[in-house]
Amino acid sequence: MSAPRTLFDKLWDAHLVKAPTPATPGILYIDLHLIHEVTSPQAFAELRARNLTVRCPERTLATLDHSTPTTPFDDLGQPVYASEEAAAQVAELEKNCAQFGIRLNGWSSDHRGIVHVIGPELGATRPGMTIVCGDSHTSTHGAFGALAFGIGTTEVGHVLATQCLLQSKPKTLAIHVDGSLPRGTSAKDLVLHIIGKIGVNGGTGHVIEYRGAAISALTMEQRMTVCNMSIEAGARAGLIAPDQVTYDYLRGRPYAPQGEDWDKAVAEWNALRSDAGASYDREVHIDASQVRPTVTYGTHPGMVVALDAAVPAATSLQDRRALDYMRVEAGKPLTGMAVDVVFVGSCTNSRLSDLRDAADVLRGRKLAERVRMLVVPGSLAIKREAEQEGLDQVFRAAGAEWREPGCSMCIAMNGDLAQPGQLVVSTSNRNFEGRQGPGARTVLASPAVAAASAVAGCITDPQSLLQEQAA
Ligand SMILES: CC(C)[C@H](C(=O)O)[C@@H](O)C(=O)O
Ligand code: SF4
Repeated sequence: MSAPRTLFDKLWDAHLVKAPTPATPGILYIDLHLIHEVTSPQAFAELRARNLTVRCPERTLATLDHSTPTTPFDDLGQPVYASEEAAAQVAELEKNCAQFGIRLNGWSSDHRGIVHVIGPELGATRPGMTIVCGDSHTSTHGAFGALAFGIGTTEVGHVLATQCLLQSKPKTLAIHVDGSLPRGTSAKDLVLHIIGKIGVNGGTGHVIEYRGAAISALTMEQRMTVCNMSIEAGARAGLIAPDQVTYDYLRGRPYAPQGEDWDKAVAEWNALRSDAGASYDREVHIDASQVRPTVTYGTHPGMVVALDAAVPAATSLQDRRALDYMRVEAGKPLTGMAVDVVFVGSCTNSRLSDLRDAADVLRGRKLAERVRMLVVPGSLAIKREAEQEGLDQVFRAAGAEWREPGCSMCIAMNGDLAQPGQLVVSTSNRNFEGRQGPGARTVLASPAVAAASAVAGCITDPQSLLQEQAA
């Protein structure tokens, strides 16, 4: 009998065209190559310069997300670009896709949206695949039991030309999340808690497999939130073994197999789990019952604190600098800190359930006077579903802006940015200095905490808002 293998081993072995040697990386076959307008132009330019074609256009899927404005269209129904560069980048991807025969979810598509939202939504992301994209949050797709990771622009060119990628074999890290998440906590709180425990380099060189009862209990949207932020713990990728939750999500989606092919696929996917006795390079145990509503207080996603706990004292020069930048005082909790802007969106938390979580807090309430709130759905499909449920009305009635899909304020694109010194409570994944605008300060949070903070005008636990009302 062959030795027990982890889920990662199975995915790796199944796609290895050539095994790595001590001197050379391995060659991996790539099942799905996602592309967007920011990291693809040079790769296509390289193809043209070398007179190469795209090896598998049918395994390549493009979308517009980073450079597309999320403001309303003009009177002629056209997008209003924030800059000529943004418009040119979009035009370039449109041209490249047309020339090389690649499917593009462009302006006229019903499935336009953030690349890590539309892949799963279309059923293009499926268990057992290798998926790459010139984008670090490609780890999101690992929630389906796919080996998915970000690559650089040069590699985008390699994959376009060959459908293969040079890769050295990463190590494996099992994160067992035992028990169950307490009421009032979310997948975002869980992943912030995990990064707080293992640190921003805790996953470096590893592919994380999230396991355990608390992970099995998550919906697909919640699993995506967790895998999305694997990269913020330094990991190469995040993985969750597929199960009935995965199949229920995928069934009937546009690119999912149909009929007999579906049954065959599910039978194959059922084998995609780590064998009993398989060994990982490292293992970490997390007790889900310890997770509380959690936010970041510093300038990287590992500087996290529970809302009801005090910000820890700085132990390094770097930490002190982060506290100064954030204007945060050690020894006190973050609750009560004044908020200027709230952003609900990004590939971490812009799916329907995230919008519902935010709307549940906002329903019948108004934003605090000085707070600006942007709600940016992850895709056009999500926008439409949310509108069907009347969520847009909840946001608008509260005083929030309801936008077109895109990356938006996650990365301060297209004029969606905060002013110097402003404090943003954001459902995105990165809180680096200036990420949401020069001098802007970012507190990463769940959609519920973000919405509660918008209502209170200061960082707030949604539970305290609800209790206030009950009292
Ligand atoms: C623009 C892109 C290269 C970048 C990434 O790789 O992650 C962006 O999506 C981000 O979130 O910072
Ligand atoms: S939403 Fe943010 S993190 Fe996600 S791909 Fe866009 S810019 Fe990157």
